[in-house]
Amino acid sequence: EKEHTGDFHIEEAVEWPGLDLKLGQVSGLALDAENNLVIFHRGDHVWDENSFDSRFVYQQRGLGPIEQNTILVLNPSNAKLLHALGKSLFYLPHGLSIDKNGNYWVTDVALHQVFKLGADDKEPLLILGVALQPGSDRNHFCQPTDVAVDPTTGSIYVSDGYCNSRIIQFSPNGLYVMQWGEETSSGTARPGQFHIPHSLALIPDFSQLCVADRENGRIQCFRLETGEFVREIKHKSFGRELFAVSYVSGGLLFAVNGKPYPEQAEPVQGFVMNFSTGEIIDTFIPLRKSFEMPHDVVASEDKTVFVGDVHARAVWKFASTEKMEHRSV
Ligand SMILES: O=C(N[C@@H](O)C(=O)O)c1ccccc1
Repeated sequence: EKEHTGDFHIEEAVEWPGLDLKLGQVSGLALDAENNLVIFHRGDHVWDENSFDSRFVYQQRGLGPIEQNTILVLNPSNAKLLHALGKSLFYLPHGLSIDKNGNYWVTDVALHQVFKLGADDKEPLLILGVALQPGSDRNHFCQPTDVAVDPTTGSIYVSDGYCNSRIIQFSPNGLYVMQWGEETSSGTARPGQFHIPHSLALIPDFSQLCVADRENGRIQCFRLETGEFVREIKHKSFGRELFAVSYVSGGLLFAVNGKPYPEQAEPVQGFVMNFSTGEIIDTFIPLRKSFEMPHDVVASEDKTVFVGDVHARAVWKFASTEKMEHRSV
């Protein structure tokens, strides 16, 4: 009788054929209501040092929008393409989330906008921000990174962004409600200060919004209703940068960090944490190929995890070995 000590390990599902998909830079991942994997990628566009001027204005408008479908819906077991949408709309895709009604919510850092798309690939249902115009008032974003919708209230939360340091809440129909956050002052980063709020995880069970505070290498969590700081989750093993955070109901928090400077010790890896205690219960890296710039992570209730990498242009699948062990009786 093999004892199951209940220790939790995830490892790459090496039978997942999604590692050789011809993708552009993979910026966002989400799971839809059927647990299909949804990928937001940049097709033939890339974000590099020539993409923006010093005032964060996108420089490659002449390229036109990405002609490929930027939103791909895949079977989570065999990576077969089920649907594709989002062509001729975006310039530099970034964040992706799916609301409880199956709408896709995305951000575009070149357009400085947030889009709500119905699953039918018709006209966008809602657009926030002013195309190609960076800014920091109620109607402008600056390279917005992610969006999350509260399944209970329909409130919309936007992490804004590379060139702002705030979280903005909008009403379900897109009216500005409130914002919180400020730039990290020199020296130690205080609660509520950000240096690239890069990814959002909405935690309905605890009525909290957690933010990957990328360049501060930490996760900060806030009250959904008030934006009040609740706590920080930070570990030495995160290293310098924490890129993405994702929550799966049942209490597990997933994250991916950034590549360290050569001389630094902390490797680029995925983390599984107990949301309540903040403690790390497992870490993971691929068996095939290696993480280069893991940019988003998403997990389903059966502890299947997907990681998308914006430089490797790859999506890995991980599964909990608990499930993979064969029970001997
Ligand atoms: O962080 C960067 N990019 C990634 O996050 C991404 O979303 O591609 C970046 C920074 C400087 C220049 C060019 C790209």
